[in-house]
Amino acid sequence: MGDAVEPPTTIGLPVVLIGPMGAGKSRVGARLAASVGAPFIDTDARVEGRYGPIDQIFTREGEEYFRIVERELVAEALHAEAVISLGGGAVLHADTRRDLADLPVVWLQVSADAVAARLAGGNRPLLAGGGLTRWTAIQEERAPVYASLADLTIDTSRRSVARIVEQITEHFGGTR
Ligand SMILES: Nc1ncnc2c1ncn2[C@@H]1O[C@H](COP(=O)(O)OP(=O)(O)OP(=O)(O)O)[C@@H](O)[C@H]1O
Ligand SMILES: O=C(O)C1=C[C@@H](O)[C@@H](O)[C@H](O)C1
Ligand SMILES: [Mg+2]
Repeated sequence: MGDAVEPPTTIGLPVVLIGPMGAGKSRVGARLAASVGAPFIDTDARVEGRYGPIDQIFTREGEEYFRIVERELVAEALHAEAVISLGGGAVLHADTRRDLADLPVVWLQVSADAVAARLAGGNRPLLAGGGLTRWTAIQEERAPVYASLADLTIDTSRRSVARIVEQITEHFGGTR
């Protein structure tokens, strides 16, 4: 017998990743996309590509304006056959919640303890001056919304990115 060869895995697309800041949406999304050979869209990156750095949008135009431009990019992204990582607050928009009701959605969770190290050095305007206390308040406020949209929930606190990717692929995918 030769070495066992893993069959390539595939998943139905799109798959959408949601969850709070630092949960791993960007990192897991990129790895998942590479693993199944799908395009990867990070809506924060799309916003920055079109409108510039997110922290500057918050400073200059405010959060309300950011949510409007974010929605525009999210609406575009959700039409793609891709792995799509949404900004942490994208689910605050009612139209986005409506769109997500019909799509496969993964909620990446993370505990406050685990996220502390992950948030270090980041550029997250909503946490400016508030840090982990603010993160916890935002996460608690949004948890019911994330829960209402999720088809699969994964606590990333003590899981490797590779294992999270495997779990998503097992849940939504198959072999070809
Ligand atoms: N499962 C994991 N285990 C350990 N570290 C992780 C894990 N997932 C992500 N990280 C790290 O945590 C940090 C935040 O991850 P990432 O940027 O993917 O989060 P995010 O959900 O996209 O956050 P945001 O909403 O702010 O964009 C990064 O440094 C990333 O490498
Ligand atoms: O949780 C949020 O509201 C945010 C998360 C990030 O992904 C960015 O979209 C932005 O910093 C706002
Ligand atoms: Mg991200």
